[in-house]
Amino acid sequence: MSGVPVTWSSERARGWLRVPGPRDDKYRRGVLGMRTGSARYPGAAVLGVTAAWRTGVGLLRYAPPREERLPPHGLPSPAAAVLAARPETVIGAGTDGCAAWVIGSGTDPAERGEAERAALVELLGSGSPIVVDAGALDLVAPGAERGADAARDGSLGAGGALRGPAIVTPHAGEFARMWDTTFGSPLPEAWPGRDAPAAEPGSAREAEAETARAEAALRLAARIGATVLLKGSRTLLASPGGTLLACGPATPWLATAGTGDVLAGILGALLAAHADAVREDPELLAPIGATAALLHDAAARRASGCPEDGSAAEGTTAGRPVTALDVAEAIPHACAALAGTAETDPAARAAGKP
Ligand SMILES: NC(=O)C1=CN([C@@H]2O[C@H](COP(=O)(O)OP(=O)(O)OC[C@H]3O[C@@H](n4cnc5c(N)ncnc54)[C@H](OP(=O)(O)O)[C@@H]3O)[C@@H](O)[C@H]2O)[C@@H](O)CC1
Ligand SMILES: Nc1ncnc2c1ncn2[C@@H]1O[C@H](COP(=O)(O)OP(=O)(O)O)[C@@H](O)[C@H]1O
Repeated sequence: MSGVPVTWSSERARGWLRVPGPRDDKYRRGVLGMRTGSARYPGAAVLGVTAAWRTGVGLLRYAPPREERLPPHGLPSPAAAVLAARPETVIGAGTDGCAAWVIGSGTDPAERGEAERAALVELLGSGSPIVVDAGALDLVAPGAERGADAARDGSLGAGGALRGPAIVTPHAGEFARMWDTTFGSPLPEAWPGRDAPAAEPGSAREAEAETARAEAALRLAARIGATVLLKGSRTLLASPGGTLLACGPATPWLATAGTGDVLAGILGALLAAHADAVREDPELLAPIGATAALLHDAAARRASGCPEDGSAAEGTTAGRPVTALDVAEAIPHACAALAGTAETDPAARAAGKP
């Protein structure tokens, strides 16, 4: 497997943004289902749903988690929080009628009950294109030993409960957990550890670390049968068929809580718009994932007032702090600029307005 990725660009991304035409309706534009958030993390559901709407879905169904636990501190349930933030959302979906799904953001497998696990396994086995994030990642990397046993009796392959086209979205820590449960061996030696001193940009050590990330992502993708979107300053896309794409470095202002939930929403919306094509050819999940990462960074740059041409690389001081919700709110204008359907307004951007 080659560890040299194709760098994703605005020109390549543009074709994946679906601009509606006069014959479209809300169903044709793509119906997305989201089963995200929990009593502990209702905010993650709001962030993902907001991002998906802002990316341009036709209809969004939110399936509330099946939880025994009541939200602590008098907090609203995830469904109540979603509805308060985005009243256009249809609450209480079954698994029918959605072109694609997002699961796992804002959930913790340690707190997941049997009913919720069964609902997630049903979605993973439904054959629908699916984004698997955060607390659902264990269901597609269920453990090498368990996977092997279950593969023998035909109940579970190396990709766990997975039956349809899937893209998993781990950060480095989640990737390390998936690697461990899938292969039961340590990550490659050149893998960039959190405690190691940062490699100089452009140095041989940085190149070696990037190659290690890419090769590991390709190996995991091939093993679990799902495209891997490995998050970080540079986000990598690795498909089971060997496609390898890279985005970034993204603006470092993106390194803030909840931006991963926003990315999952963007990705879900793009997936719903291209669900039929992805069912035909799951390798398309790599360019769709790369487009989501590029749009995510473009929205963050717009929200933080830093240049959108990629010149605010790691280590520079361009831009200003953003929150995950700021990033979600900036998506429509980043989308229009990327699709070429709107003139960018540098003066407004410099003032931090979308
Ligand atoms: N508003 C909300 O509702 C929000 C809800 N959220 C939800 O919270 C849930 C938990 O997600 P999470 O990512 O915070 O925790 P978790 O999965 O335990 O991993 C953390 C451990 O992994 C490691 N680690 C290594 N590299 C790393 C890296 N690059 N980035 C991060 N971690 C890295 C590191 O371990 P260390 O290396 O320090 O030993 C670290 O301690 C999830 O469902 C998410 O959706 C959030 O989105 C926030 C907003
Ligand atoms: N140093 C960085 N520079 C640019 N982007 C980053 C950096 N670190 C993380 N990111 C991006 O921020 C997002 C964080 O996602 P994640 O770790 O899942 O956060 P959360 O779980 O809080 O939503 C990802 O899209 C990741 O690519």
